[in-house]
Amino acid sequence: MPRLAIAPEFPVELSALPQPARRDALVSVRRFLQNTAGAPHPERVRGARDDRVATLRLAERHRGVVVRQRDVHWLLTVLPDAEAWAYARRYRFGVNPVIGVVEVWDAEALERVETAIRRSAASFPARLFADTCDTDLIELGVDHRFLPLVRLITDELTLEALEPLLPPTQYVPLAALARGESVAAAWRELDACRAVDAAPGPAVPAPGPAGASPAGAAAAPIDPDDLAAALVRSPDRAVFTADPRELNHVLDAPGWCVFLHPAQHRLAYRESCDRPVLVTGGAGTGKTVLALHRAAFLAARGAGPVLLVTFSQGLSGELASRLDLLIEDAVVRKRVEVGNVDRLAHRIVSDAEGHPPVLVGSEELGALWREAAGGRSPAFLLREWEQVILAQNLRTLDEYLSAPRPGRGVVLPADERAAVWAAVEHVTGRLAERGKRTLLQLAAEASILLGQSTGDLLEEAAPRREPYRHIVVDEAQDLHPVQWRLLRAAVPHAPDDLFIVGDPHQRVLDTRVSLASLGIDAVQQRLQVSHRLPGEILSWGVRLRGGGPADGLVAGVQELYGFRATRHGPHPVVRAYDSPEDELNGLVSHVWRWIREDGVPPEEIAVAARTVGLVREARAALRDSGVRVTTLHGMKGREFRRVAVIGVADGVVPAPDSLTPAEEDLSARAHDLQRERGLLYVACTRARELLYVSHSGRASPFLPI
Ligand SMILES: Nc1ncnc2c1ncn2[C@@H]1O[C@H](COP(=O)(O)OP(=O)(O)OP(=O)(O)O)[C@@H](O)[C@H]1O
Repeated sequence: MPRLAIAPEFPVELSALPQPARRDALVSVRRFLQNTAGAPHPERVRGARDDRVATLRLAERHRGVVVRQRDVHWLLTVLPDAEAWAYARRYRFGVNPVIGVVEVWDAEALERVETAIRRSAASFPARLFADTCDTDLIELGVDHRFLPLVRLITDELTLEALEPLLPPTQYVPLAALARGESVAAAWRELDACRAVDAAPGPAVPAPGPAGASPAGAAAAPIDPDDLAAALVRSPDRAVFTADPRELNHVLDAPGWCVFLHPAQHRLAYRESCDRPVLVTGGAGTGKTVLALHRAAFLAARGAGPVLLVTFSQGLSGELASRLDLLIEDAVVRKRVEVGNVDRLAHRIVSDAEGHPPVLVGSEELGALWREAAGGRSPAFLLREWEQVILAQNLRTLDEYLSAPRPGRGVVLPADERAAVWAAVEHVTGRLAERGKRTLLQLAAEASILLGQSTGDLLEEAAPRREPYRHIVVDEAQDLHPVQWRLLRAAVPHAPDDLFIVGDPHQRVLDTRVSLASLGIDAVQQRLQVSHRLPGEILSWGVRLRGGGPADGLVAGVQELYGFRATRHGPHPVVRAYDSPEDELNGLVSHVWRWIREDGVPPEEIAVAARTVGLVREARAALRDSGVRVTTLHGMKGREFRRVAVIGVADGVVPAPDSLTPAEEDLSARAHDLQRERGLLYVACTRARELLYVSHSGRASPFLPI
């Protein structure tokens, strides 16, 4: 029986085939897998650069391309005959000698550019890698057949031009050296391309149905001729399928369910982590996909219930549907509850009190703060309550008098603090009389109900009434300290208790908190490559986000340095209009052009604006179009092919009434500005393909020039 591994391109090419070729090809692949009558035979390709390459006749005038070694067949693609033969001749395949993953070389194109590189080397004496000896290059895994060409490269631009022709594991260390980094730093970049840890360790099951395990693969010495072992170490390039059911899953499920990028795989399928894990990464670096896989892995292990939490009810609905796609086994799926923290708090309090708690509305709460303000700003009092008093769980005036007030710019002397405390007591007292609570109060009560107050956080608590064995958190940057306390209380201190993903640069709420300060001593990891954004949107977005690094989640600040894309696309379009009417007309004509002329499905288009008024107008103007029109907040965690962000004008973004007046608290105002900038950045980084930004009048000060 052949062992069949499928490359990520194969399902995509198969689904693009016209019928009946698609159906026939599927039947042929099944027959091949099961070695039954009528199964296609591998046919050698004359002129192939790699003699392990063959084609399989899968349908009338269509062939699959495979790389064979003994019983292993790696099915790369399916194409019309002539294209399949051309493909088979074009590439050669290898194994990285240092980290043991498969490498695909565009050998034909490399042969073609070699002449140009030689010619340029003859006229320019400089050599990009003159300072690096052969031994170092070989230790960085540079292929010995490629080495002579590397020696001829004169500058960074030539290396960049070679990137699409090289396996990433060859390009990445060379690019690091070219940037002036040390050999050790270049080696670390190569090491980051491993899908499993280098240290010998327990078996790490692979995602997808086959569960082909790279157990010990990383620890074993690398055999550069062992293609099968290399495929097992390359979960982004190949997934083994053992039977037709598994084959169907690989062919039908979306790519992210089956093929994980090395960094995602390493983190999602690590057997066990003694400490909580925090993974940060820029927009589109695959954090949500990672969170889904980790939740699925923990559920499959079956040590106890898993909670997968995210920011909002809407996002948790989407996560739940994606988890349904990822976990096929209904019993395993049932072990994961998907929700948000507010719902968890609501349920815990509801269960304890025997009836659902009553929440206070924002208008009623606003009126209470105005009543209590006594000449102070109600917004200031609310922020002091949420960001200082509730955040630190201060329960008495004495505790408040001696508490630090991080992030608050105005010094409050003792008599002022006493006055603030009196106002807080007034509001909380009135709420208690009316039997009403805010969501944060609910979360605070739920964590107390779970039997753990904040003071215990650093202590090793015996498992008691905590409802979950594992908690996986997505969009972690916007959780409030009170919500973190609830999550901490909902899972016992044990290996694999908390797995957290987030991006401090995408924070849209005022919840600047480091996990360490909450007693969550997390191991930090980073994802660097955006799988959503083309380079043009990414670099524009990074300039927009600008304004310095972001703090929160991790102690200190996080830079966007190292955040990169793997593909190119059009530059973001920024349009200035003379009037709001013109701007709306411009939006309407763009969106209809995308739908009618470019054939983009409306559900793959989103329009976003800062104010509810603008959203309403855009919705009316685009009614019957089927595109999503929402606020900047509503874009969080989502993704579309094309995104239009409108009303990005001075006086609208940042929204003036969401900024603390400078005379009230300068530091709070600076944070408000960063939050508003983050909000625009989030909306602009939802576009996979094209970003359109417009304004009428003067542009928002956040827009890069
Ligand atoms: N292993 C994978 N295979 C295929 N596609 C992937 C993979 N990982 C991520 N993607 C795709 O990349 C895009 C971004 O992934 P994801 O939404 O997980 O990123 P994110 O870091 O959570 O983004 P953000 O923080 O901006 O919300 C999505 O289209 C996702 O399907």
